[in-house]
Amino acid sequence: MEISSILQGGYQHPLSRAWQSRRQLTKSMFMYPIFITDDPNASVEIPTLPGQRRWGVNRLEEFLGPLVQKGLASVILFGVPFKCEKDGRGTPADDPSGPVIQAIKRLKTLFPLLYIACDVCLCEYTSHGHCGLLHQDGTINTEPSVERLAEVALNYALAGAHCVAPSDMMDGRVAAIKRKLIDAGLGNKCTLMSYSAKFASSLYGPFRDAAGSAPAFGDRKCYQLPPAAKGLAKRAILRDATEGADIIMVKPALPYLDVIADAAELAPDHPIACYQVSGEFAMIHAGAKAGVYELKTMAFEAAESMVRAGAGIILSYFTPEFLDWLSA
Ligand SMILES: NCC(=O)CCC(=O)O
Ligand SMILES: [Zn+2]
Ligand SMILES: [Zn+2]
Repeated sequence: MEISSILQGGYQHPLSRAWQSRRQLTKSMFMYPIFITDDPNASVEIPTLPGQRRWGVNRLEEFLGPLVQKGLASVILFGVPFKCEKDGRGTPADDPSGPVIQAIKRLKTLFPLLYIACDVCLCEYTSHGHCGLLHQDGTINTEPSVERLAEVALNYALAGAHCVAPSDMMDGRVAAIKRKLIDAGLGNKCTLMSYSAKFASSLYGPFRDAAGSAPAFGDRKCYQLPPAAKGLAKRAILRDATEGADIIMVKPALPYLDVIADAAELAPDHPIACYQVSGEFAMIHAGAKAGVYELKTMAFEAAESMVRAGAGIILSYFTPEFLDWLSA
């Protein structure tokens, strides 16, 4: 047979290998999820999430200062309250003296250039641990849930968050949040990143440990997507884009690369984000520990696959490592 091309000519040299990627990983693609607790002096290890801690606001400078020095561009905040009184509507979520609002304000002063996103959900703050308000029978009561989520998002934006990211998966919350931001004059000051395709995954376990957000009864299968639901995911992506989402997110990432690719195709003019969730992170660590692969090589392979699928933003607990790896 006549040889018409030698593909291997394109990957003999490291540089010719680098040129094969359509987009290269950069530091600014990484958004670091951080856990803020209500003891202002806390720095407490999270056993299920290697290297991650719950931090108090007074410790944010020592925690993030060195990372900002290395090029950390953005963080997403999760509040982990222990001292507060949780109730049916998640009142502590936007308590002005609570950890998230305090952290936004502190970070804005400490690191004026750092992009601050806030996860918007109620599960860390409700007595029942669900992401919305419930009917008597324990099912989600959508309308007041959406209203409450929009109120929380607005209060984060008023405190100075650059981005609010609803992860609750209630129908209609993107439109409601966008409306609230616009009515308050913050439409051009705060980005709305929607967890558009958030699947009911087995990979959130370590996060629920870290954030104390496991539901007291039942599960979240009625408002998160079934893992095999490609059609629902596409509809949710289109719906959120239409409702005014500025960034579309897919979560988890690695088992849902096809959905990332769908999002890039359905919303070609939106930045696409993906969340490499706690279980993915823990799995990569566990595999490396068991000698299945080398940690750094696998972390690169996973992140590059996400970018290849179409993501431009990766929420990852590996962010601090990538700031080093991408400097070398
Ligand atoms: N809204 C955040 C989650 O539900 C979980 C993320 C993770 O497992 O890292
Ligand atoms: Zn939630
Ligand atoms: Zn969540």
